[in-house]
Amino acid sequence: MNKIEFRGVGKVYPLGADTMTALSSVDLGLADGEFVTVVGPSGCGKSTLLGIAAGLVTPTSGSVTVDGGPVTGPGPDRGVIFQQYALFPWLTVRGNVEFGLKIAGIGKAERRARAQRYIDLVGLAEFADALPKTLSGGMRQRCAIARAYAADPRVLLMDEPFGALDALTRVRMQDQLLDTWSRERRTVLFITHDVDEAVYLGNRVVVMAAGPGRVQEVIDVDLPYPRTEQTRLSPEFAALRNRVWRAVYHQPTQQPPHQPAQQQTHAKG
Ligand SMILES: Nc1ncnc2c1ncn2[C@@H]1O[C@H](COP(=O)(O)OP(=O)(O)OP(=O)(O)O)[C@@H](O)[C@H]1O
Repeated sequence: MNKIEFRGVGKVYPLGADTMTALSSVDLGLADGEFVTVVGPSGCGKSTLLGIAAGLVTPTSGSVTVDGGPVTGPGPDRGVIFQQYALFPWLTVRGNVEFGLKIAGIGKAERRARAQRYIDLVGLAEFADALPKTLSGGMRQRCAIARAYAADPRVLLMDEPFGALDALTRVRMQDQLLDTWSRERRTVLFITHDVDEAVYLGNRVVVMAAGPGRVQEVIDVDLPYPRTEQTRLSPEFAALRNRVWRAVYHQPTQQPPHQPAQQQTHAKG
């Protein structure tokens, strides 16, 4: 049985007097421990898909199950990480990481130990008593990730988590995420705009198309883990990146931003 299963999932939003089909009949299964990335043009329904798995958005058709049980709302089995860090500004790093555990009724000693483990894991030990406003964007996002991990969900749903970071921090965060994933093997659904990021992280890349939002193609990424800088520089990586790029931008309703118009003229001639 798949860990997460989308079956015929559709979402229609009301739009004034009209409607907008954000997702149409998505079928997708994630096996336990998989790292699946999702790319696609803006507005193809990526966030809607993740929101449905998180239980934050109700589908208008079809269903999503986790471990065979229908998703009817948010739950502790699924950790959600968004691009905005959403930390409590008045709590320290430790306070933020412990917060959910406290709400869940976990005793102080265990709470402290669990929080410390994940603060260490994301490399924030020296900053455990710091307030978010004193941290860089990358550190705040690592704090948000530690908080999600500490709650110990078997599923991580990540929506552009590194989208606001500078390039170098982003690469570091990707490596750290893969390192943790390879040790703990949670099931990850990871949304990104970045084709390189999608290929580097995922064992499969789901390419979505817009109008209406749907799964266009699912591409296996048969690059071995652990992935390193060598992976990024390898011809196999380049080939996969090109394949995903073509799948994203050669969609019928999309054109790559740089595609010269005369290419079509040449084709005709
Ligand atoms: N609450 C809403 N009400 C109406 N329309 C919505 C709502 N949320 C999303 N949409 C529309 O549904 C479509 C899919 O949105 P969604 O945010 O899921 O796409 P996306 O692929 O994540 O986009 P992006 O990459 O730009 O974040 C878009 O056209 C969007 O305008």
